[in-house]
Amino acid sequence: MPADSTLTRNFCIIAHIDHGKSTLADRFIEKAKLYVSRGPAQDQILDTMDIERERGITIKSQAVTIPYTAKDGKTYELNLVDTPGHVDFSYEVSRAISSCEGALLVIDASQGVEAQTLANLYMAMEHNLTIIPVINKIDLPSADIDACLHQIDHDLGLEPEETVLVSAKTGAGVDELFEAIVKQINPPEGKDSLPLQALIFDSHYDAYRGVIVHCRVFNGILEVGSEVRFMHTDTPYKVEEVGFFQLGLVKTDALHAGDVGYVITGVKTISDVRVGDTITTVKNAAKNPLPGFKDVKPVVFSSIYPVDTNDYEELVSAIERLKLNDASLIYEKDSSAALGFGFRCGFLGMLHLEVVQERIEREFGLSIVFTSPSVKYIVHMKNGDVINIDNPLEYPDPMRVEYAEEPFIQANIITPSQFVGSLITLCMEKRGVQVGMNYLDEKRVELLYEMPLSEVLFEFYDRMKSVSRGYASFDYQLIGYKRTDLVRMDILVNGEPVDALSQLVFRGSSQLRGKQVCERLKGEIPRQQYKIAIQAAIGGTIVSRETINAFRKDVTAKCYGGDISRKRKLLEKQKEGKKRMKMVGNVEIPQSAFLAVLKSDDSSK
Ligand SMILES: Nc1nc2c(ncn2[C@@H]2O[C@H](COP(=O)(O)OP(=O)(O)OP(=O)(O)O)[C@@H](O)[C@H]2O)c(=O)[nH]1
Repeated sequence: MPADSTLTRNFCIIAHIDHGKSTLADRFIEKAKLYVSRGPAQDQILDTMDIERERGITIKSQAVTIPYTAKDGKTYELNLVDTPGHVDFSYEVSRAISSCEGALLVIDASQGVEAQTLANLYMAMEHNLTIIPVINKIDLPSADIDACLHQIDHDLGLEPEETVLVSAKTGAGVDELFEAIVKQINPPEGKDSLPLQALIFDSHYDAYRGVIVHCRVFNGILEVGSEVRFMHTDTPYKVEEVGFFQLGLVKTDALHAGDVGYVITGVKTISDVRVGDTITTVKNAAKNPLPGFKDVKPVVFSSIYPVDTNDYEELVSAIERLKLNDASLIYEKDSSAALGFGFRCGFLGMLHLEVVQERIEREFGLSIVFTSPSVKYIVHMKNGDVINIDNPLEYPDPMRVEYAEEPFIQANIITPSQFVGSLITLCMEKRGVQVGMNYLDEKRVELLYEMPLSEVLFEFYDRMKSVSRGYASFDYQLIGYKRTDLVRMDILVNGEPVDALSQLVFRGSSQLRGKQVCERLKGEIPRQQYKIAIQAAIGGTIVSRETINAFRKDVTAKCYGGDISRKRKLLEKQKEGKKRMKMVGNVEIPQSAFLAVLKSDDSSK
């Protein structure tokens, strides 16, 4: 690594989801000859986790150092930080951004500027980064470079002349982009002689090495053997190893001011490391931590239960293992009359919840049931107490409640103008209040809405995509709590309340929600030997009811007793199907029914 920090460039790539960040990062690494291409169809190098690959999204930020010999003959150290693109992970994006001096703002040539392009741009501007606009996917026949240049000028207020045109797929324009990075982005400032201030922007768990902390040194030197302290958690550690990321960890003696690299200390678990925290030395400590630290709080809560109660111990170990690599997942033990023992978990958003669900099912081979996700409500009691509730089962007796508040967001939707009408209808249906509407140009409109977070969690994104034929894009931020009118809706199956299906809902939507849930459940619960009644109840009042008639499917009837092995196979298959069922009282409820309830507000569409 160059001892001379004038040869260092720290930058990140920011973009709307799917505009090509990861592909571009791969191209960089490949160009830098660190990586020999394994062909265009290969998975991206920076996205390591299976699920990321499958869903094509980047979840964890990862850093990599690329040596690059520029046209001026000097070899620069380009520190690239790969950032996640989804709203659930926006705090990680903000920390990654603040460890850089520059950002490449990637825009898909066929899509143009979208909601997260703007949100990411604002974040980069807040941190005073040099922004290089990059138009990607210029190889596509549908690429409209002129329209993108117009948007860069008009919507983003950036210089169209400074824009670099690339195809991350073919590699076209990538050399020009390297040159632009070297020329336009400033080298890091910072001084080795000042007290140590290193920003933690990520961490991961390695089974052999323990917790590996990703950091950017702003001032001072982070040296092997020194005693350091994490300023917000206020814990001392001894530095065991430091180094750089080069598709692997490359050891060195010390990280200097301006460097991006990793540090290994005696940290046992990821939860002891807070993204955004500052590392300083115990002796000659920095007076102040670096700004911008935020404790990330989960906003969506749901309980997880094993479908087969005998799998509980396995679920315990799965959750503990997941937590090793995911500090934002929080959990505590929970139990349900219907579902047995499980965990109450907190997530950063619905995408985070889905990722956890998939990982448990895929990596640990467990069948699990999630209960209806809920936000955190603040309940003001008549006796003056104020309590936080994220579990519908803990909602107090309505007679004792003065009023409740729920979290609201500001949503920022960018859409071609022909879909404005249907999007406004959708937002109103979701209790949205319009706070702004801007024409970005002749064709595109930005809609700003304040909406309850709970309404956005379930299917809003899918509905938005379907009414705009995939063209609208969306970003949101939490703006605080507002007063609401809540009721608890219980679901009864053959007269027995299924606690895992209870939900807190807005009074005005409760009748409709009750009807939808009952209809959904009717569609999901198979007929059984007796009649099944499904009811939605608010307080003591039944607001909706559906009935499933009795019936038993004899899967072996067709086999005439002839081929015994075929008969056995069919029975085994039926047994497999049953494994994914949950007994509630005397009724078998399939796992899919629990999930279907989450999607309840879409059934009438
Ligand atoms: N034709 C073409 N396709 C590209 C180009 N760059 C990326 N893609 C494709 O666009 C899709 C999205 O690319 P990614 O690199 O995964 O996008 P990303 O922005 O990293 O997405 P997230 O990680 O989900 O935020 C993939 O199918 C890529 O193969 C390009 O220059 N040309």
